Amino acid sequence: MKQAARTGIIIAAHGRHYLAESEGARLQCVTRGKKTNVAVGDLVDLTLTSPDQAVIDRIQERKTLLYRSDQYKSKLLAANVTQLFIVVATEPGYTDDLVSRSLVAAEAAGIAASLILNKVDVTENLARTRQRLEMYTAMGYPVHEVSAIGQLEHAVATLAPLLAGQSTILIGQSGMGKSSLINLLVPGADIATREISAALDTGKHTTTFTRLYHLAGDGTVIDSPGFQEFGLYHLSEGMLERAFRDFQPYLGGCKYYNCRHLQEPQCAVLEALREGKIAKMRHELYGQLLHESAQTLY
Ligand SMILES: Nc1nc2c(ncn2[C@@H]2O[C@H](COP(=O)(O)OP(=O)(O)OP(=O)(O)O)[C@@H](O)[C@H]2O)c(=O)[nH]1
Ligand SMILES: [Zn+2]
Repeated sequence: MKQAARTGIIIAAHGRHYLAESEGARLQCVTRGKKTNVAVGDLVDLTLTSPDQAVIDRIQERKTLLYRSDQYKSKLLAANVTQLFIVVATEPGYTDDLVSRSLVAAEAAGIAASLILNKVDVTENLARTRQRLEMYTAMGYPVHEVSAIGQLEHAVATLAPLLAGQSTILIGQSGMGKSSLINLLVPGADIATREISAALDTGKHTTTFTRLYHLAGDGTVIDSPGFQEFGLYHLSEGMLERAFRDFQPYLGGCKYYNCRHLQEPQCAVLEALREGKIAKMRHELYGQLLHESAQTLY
């Protein structure tokens, strides 16, 4: 039998099992060897092994790659996305640590980032949450307010234009309403998810894998499982300081060209911190990330 070569896009990943879309068909895919370096959103060269199965021969060059990492391993979140939406909510509470880590990852990967404040119909914490989010608005990150349950049309009218023509990944802590938003934006997403889940043989764990949906117009949306931690072990010191958007106006203003902005004299970043132009939480996170990257594995 002559094997057919073709290209596809990875629409779901679960462990070493991948699902690709190619020429209108869904194909269960495996990698050659033990490779697990394929991400949702990857464009891949495939060899068909049966009408609905294929082997991934090659990953095409990526425009972007968003990932987390610790000293042991990397976790690829998505390839070729143009923007990141971080979903937060009035309740349950979100942590600035995870939001900021996500923003740093996006900056380092050259991906635009915005925040989506969901559940604005829950008015109890609304004022306080808005106040907390001002930190990000001040850095230039857009914050869009929606309610996936209370104001469906408004939510779609707000988000659909932002998604058009883009490849967007939604991330957020569990319970922020990410799935509710996806279901609003992608009619039939829950059915598609069940089909993908069946194809990947993940049983009932429908929310434990990353998947890509096509939007009605031009554009794709990637939904990823909620997460508790976001390691950025892969970022070097130089990458880290540049990935803090609020540091950028001050970089180059320090006395020492190799300033690490931790305790050096005449450090422009520390000066901005003292003046309240950089939030204490952000500088602490920067120090923590430097510390984490310095952990070497023996
Ligand atoms: N009041 C209110 N509740 C919402 C809204 N959006 C989602 N919820 C509720 O919040 C809970 C969590 O929503 P999900 O969409 O499952 O959240 P998720 O972020 O996908 O959570 P995981 O699946 O755990 O990752 C559900 O009970 C939703 O009904 C909203 O705009 N307002
Ligand atoms: Zn400095």
